[in-house]
This record gives sequence, structure tokens and C-alpha cells, in this order.
Amino acid sequence: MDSDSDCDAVAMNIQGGNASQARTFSLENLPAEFVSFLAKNEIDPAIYTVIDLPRYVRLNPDPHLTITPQELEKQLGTKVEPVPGLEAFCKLSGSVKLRNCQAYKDGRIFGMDLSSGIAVYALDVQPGEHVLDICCAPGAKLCMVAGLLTNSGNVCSDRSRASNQLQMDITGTVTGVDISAHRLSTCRALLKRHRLQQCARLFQADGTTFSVMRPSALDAIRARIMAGIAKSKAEQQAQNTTQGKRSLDDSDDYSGIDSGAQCGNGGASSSSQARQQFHTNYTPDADNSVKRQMLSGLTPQQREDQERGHVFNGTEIPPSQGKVVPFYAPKILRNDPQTQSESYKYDKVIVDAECTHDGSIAHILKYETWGWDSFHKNFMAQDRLDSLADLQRGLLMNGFRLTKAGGIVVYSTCSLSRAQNEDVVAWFLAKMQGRAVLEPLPKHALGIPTANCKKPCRSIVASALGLQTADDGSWQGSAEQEAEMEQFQNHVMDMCLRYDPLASHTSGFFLARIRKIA
Ligand SMILES: C[S@@+](CC[C@H](N)C(=O)[O-])C[C@H]1O[C@@H](n2cnc3c(N)ncnc32)[C@H](O)[C@@H]1O
Repeated sequence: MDSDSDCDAVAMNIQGGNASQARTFSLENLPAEFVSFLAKNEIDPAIYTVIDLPRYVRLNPDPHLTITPQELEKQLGTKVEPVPGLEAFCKLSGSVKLRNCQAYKDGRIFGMDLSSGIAVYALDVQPGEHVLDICCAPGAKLCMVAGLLTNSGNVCSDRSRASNQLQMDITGTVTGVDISAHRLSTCRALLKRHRLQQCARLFQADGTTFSVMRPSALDAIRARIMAGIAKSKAEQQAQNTTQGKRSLDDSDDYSGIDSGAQCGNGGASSSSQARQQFHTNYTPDADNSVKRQMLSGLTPQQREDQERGHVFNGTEIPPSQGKVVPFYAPKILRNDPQTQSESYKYDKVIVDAECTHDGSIAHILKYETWGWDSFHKNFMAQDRLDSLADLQRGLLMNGFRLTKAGGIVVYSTCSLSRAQNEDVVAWFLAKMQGRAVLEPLPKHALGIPTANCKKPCRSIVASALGLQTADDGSWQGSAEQEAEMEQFQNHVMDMCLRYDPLASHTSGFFLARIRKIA
């Protein structure tokens, strides 16, 4: 979870508490299990003693929700410094509370750590692109992607039209997937607060098996809705009555699934069917634990492969499993036929994977107030730790599978553990055998010092390559293999990026940028 205020809002909701940000901290306060986790993962506990960690906000680029740093400074009564080189980001004192600020309530600013912003910039979102955000909630990055698509010049967000009119001019879209319904609710609320909901749809689903391709029928749906509007207007004029007027607003839930355009094959024929399908495909999570849910349409073989960690082969598309009802979608995206075809893979995918959140300093320190028991339950439970790398691999594999050839996948976490970062990326690259390559990232971007990445575990790479390992899992190769292994490990270290709070004065963050070759 990011150390931003929007994420804080979620955490506050979960806990129902009134956390205050502890800025100074004694390491002795950390619970023993967490200290041993840090030691095992070679994470320096001193990161939690950084006392002057700034807070960052992003100014909404929407021309109707702009605010200048000077105006924001007046509202907050504190210094607001634009971050050179990272458009719309500003730095504030770490003690600033955003929630009561009018600009925050109006959706003029987003709380978002700089490292998260750099993850989105690494996607290099272009106008008209279709982006998939796996593990999207509560939605800081998703909102930034939606903002880049909505305010990119090509895509006009015309607020001057009547408020109940659809904005029909979207070309690029962002699809967010998260397993947690209540976190998705926050995501939806954020999209609405920042008026970004027109180009975004959300699915409650397991990101390791999610299979919905990018929207494929925007033009057809747009035409149908426009025809509906024209027809409705004509009828209105003829009858001189408001009866039969079609509501053009964007109701949030799927109760309106039948209204508006139905788009050809596969469209849900009634809202009750749609609901039923939703509940068949996805069981909402009750406790925000890391639950893996299988799409009902997987064959037993696919299921078995999944359980063994072979999430498809990184490219193939499973047969269509019927339409999956979105958790939220504006009308123009709600009735997409969800065509299953190679040509509807996403241009860009971000996998901001579920992790132990140990790099999210402000968040971790809040457990001082909330109680470390809940921290243990949420993040350190042994079964959760044991299954985390599998989950992260599965999320990355599936994100890659849904990316078009030539597209980009960004893998990120807010953990500083090697097992959740370099090891996952190295395992993945080894499995993909040349179909995926690491792309350079801007080291020292914006003058922020990055930390050295860690050397991925050789036995994980060896096992991903199918090389013989000893009973204890260790691997020893020929001289030539050893040299290749060394080269591969160094390559992963060189190409990935780490923010360590001690050096960067941001949250702890890991980032890899992967291009899909085929
Ligand atoms: C680090 S947070 C994501 C933060 C988010 N990207 C943002 O910028 O606000 C990780 C998210 O992963 C979600 N998650 C956990 N397991 C998942 C799964 N199997 N499939 C999809 N989402 C999952 C959690 O509910 C949580 O919201």
C-alpha cells in the first residue's frame, strides 16, 4: 500500500481507528516477528527511523479541476514545492494532513508517493492506449493513468456539456482489477471524485486468472448510444413529454447492465443473469486476505497447471468464458462484448503486486497506533508469507499474458525484500526464455538517489530454467553455466530499480519494466 492519503483513507476505514502519523520511532517498538522478517530479508530496520520523509501530492491535470501550487500552499498553510521533471507532483512536509483540505475534497489533488508516480511514468502511457492495472485498489496509480489518458490532448474531457450527458469521446481506457471489493469501492470513489470515471472500468477478480481483454467495441457502442440519444430526443419532441426519457447518467453498479446499448454477441441479457454470472465467477472476499479465486471456466488441466504455478504459457488466450460483469464501468465500457482475441490484448500493463508493504514507512508506523496484532494478521501470517511469491509470480505471468506483443509490463511492489522483487522478476524472465526482456528505467530520475538492487537467488533462476538442483535446492553449474548465471543475475540487478527510504526519502519501492517480445 502506498503511503499516500488515499490509501491512508482505506486503511483508516479498515481499522476504523484514528491513526496519527508517528514521525519519530524507536526500533524497539517493532514486533519480534517483523524484526525477524526484516533480518531474513536483509531489510535495514533503520528505514523506519527516517523522520523527515516528505509527503507528495499530484495536482489534477483536468483543466476544470486545476489548482496552482501557490493556491494549494495558501489552503494548506505550508510550503508546496513542485517536483522538477515530474509534471504535476509537489512535495509537502510529511506532517501535512490532506483530508480536510478543500482542494483534496474537490478532487484537485491526489495523495501519491513519488515512487508510485515513477512507476506510472515507466508505463509511458500514450493517448488512445488501453492499460490494464492488476492489483489496482485503492487506485492512486489507476487514477494517474486515467488522468494521462483523459487529459492527453487527443482525448477531450468536455465538462461544458450538460452534466447528464455521456462523454463519448474516449479512445484510451484503463481496466483495473483487484480482489477486494471494499478497496475497489474506494477506487471507484476516487475516480469519481477526480472525474476520471469515463475511461475506467473496474473488475473484482483474481489478477492471476483475470481474462477480460481490452474494450473492443468502443466505436460500435458509441454509435448505438448516440442513436439511442437521437431516437429519444426525437420521441421527446414528437410527444412533447418527458415520459420515456432515457437516463444518460452513469450509474455505478451493474443494475443498469441492460440499459443503453447491447453490443452483439455475449451481452448479458438481463441484470439478474448478470448478477448471477458475477457471483458464479467471483466470490467477494470477506477478510481482505490473499485469496486465490479461479474463474469458473478453467478446465481441470488449466486449474492443475495454475496450482503448479504454470499460469498458461504467457501468451495463449483461454476460450471465452462468457461475459464478466464489471464492478464498475461507465455506460460506454459496460456493454463491451469482451472479445477474446490476440488483437485485443492490452498495450500496457501494470502489476503493482500485493506484497508485505514493508517499504511503506508511513503505513507501517501507523500500526503503532492501530496495534501490531492487526499488522501481524494482515501482513506477517506465515501462510500468507509462504504463498506470496507464488501469488506475485502468478500476477506477473497473467499480466504478461494479457499484454500485446511489443507492449510494456511494469512490475512493482512496496516491499524491499529480494524474494518479492528481483527473485520474482528473475524467475519470470527465466521462464519466458527470451519472450520478455527488461527495459531500462530512469536511475536517479529527478535527482532522487536509488539504491542498488539485490542479486536474485540462483537456485530460483536454475529451477525456472529447469536445471537440476540439489536436494537442498542449491544449484551448481559448469563453468560456462556459472558465468551465464552471473551475467543474468547482474543484468537483473542493473535493470531494475529500488527506492530505499534511507537514500531516496520516498517510500520504499521496487520497479521493473518488461517488454513483451512475443
Ligand atoms: C499494493 S496494493 C495496490 C495499490 C494500488 N496499485 C494503488 O496504486 O493504489 C495491492 C492490492 O492487491 C490486491 N490483491 C491481493 N491479492 C490479489 C489478487 N489475487 N488479485 C488481484 N488483486 C489482489 C489487494 O486487494 C490490494 O488492493
